[in-house]
Amino acid sequence: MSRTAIGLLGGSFNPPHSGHRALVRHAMKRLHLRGMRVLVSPQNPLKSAGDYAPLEERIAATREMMRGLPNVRVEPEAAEGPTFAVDSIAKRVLREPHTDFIYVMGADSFAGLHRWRRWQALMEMVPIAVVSRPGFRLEALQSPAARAFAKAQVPERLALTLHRRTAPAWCFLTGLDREESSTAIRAREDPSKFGMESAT
Ligand SMILES: Nc1ncnc2c1ncn2[C@@H]1O[C@H](COP(=O)(O)OP(=O)(O)OP(=O)(O)O)[C@@H](O)[C@H]1O
Ligand SMILES: O=C(O)c1ccc[n+]([C@@H]2O[C@H](COP(=O)([O-])O)[C@@H](O)[C@H]2O)c1
Repeated sequence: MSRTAIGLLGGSFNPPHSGHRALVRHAMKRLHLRGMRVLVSPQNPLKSAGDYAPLEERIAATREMMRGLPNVRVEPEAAEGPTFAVDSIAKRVLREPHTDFIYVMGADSFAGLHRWRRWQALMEMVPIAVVSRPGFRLEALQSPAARAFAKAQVPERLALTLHRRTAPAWCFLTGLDREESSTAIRAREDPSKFGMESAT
């Protein structure tokens, strides 16, 4: 079977972890993607700027984390932040009108999608693959975005048809069960920032 679309995965990658690598591999396999662009955001508009490592450092670390994965490209989502997905995805879709794209995100991101700028327009722009993450299945499947676009949900058994659907179309992909998170890594690296200092 021929390969389908190019996946777009946005993120802070602050820092990247093996859960991100597993997410890319899972989405590529389940959607039969011919490539993945990993878009490193200078700044998530909903997160505090204070906690961020420099963009170039995060890009280099994300490239290292994705090393050896064929057809995976890591690039800045934009030169500077904050990045709004509706803009950064539109830019890529307009630049390559003949490419099928699928926007990929973890279940936690989909659960909060209704807080993103013009999120309905984003859902109407490209098909979206939502990938399972421990603790976020119900939150994602009962989220405002899931409810608003209930009719656009594609059953998981038809995931391979997602790329040729007209948006809005989204599909929940099960089977990834990775606990890693950047927050947990930052907390281990610098517990003082997270109120976890020992009293002694
Ligand atoms: N363990 C994981 N399982 C599934 N999806 C994940 C996982 N970790 C990150 N993602 C997804 O990857 C994308 C980028 O995630 P991000 O860089 O914010 O990592 P994070 O671990 O969620 O970071 P933080 O803890 O700082 O919020 C998001 O769509 C997120 O949902
Ligand atoms: O468009 C928005 O309003 C918006 C709000 C929060 C996050 N995002 C996107 O989500 C990605 C960063 O999310 P995160 O969870 O990895 O920090 C990045 O690619 C942003 O474009 C986008």
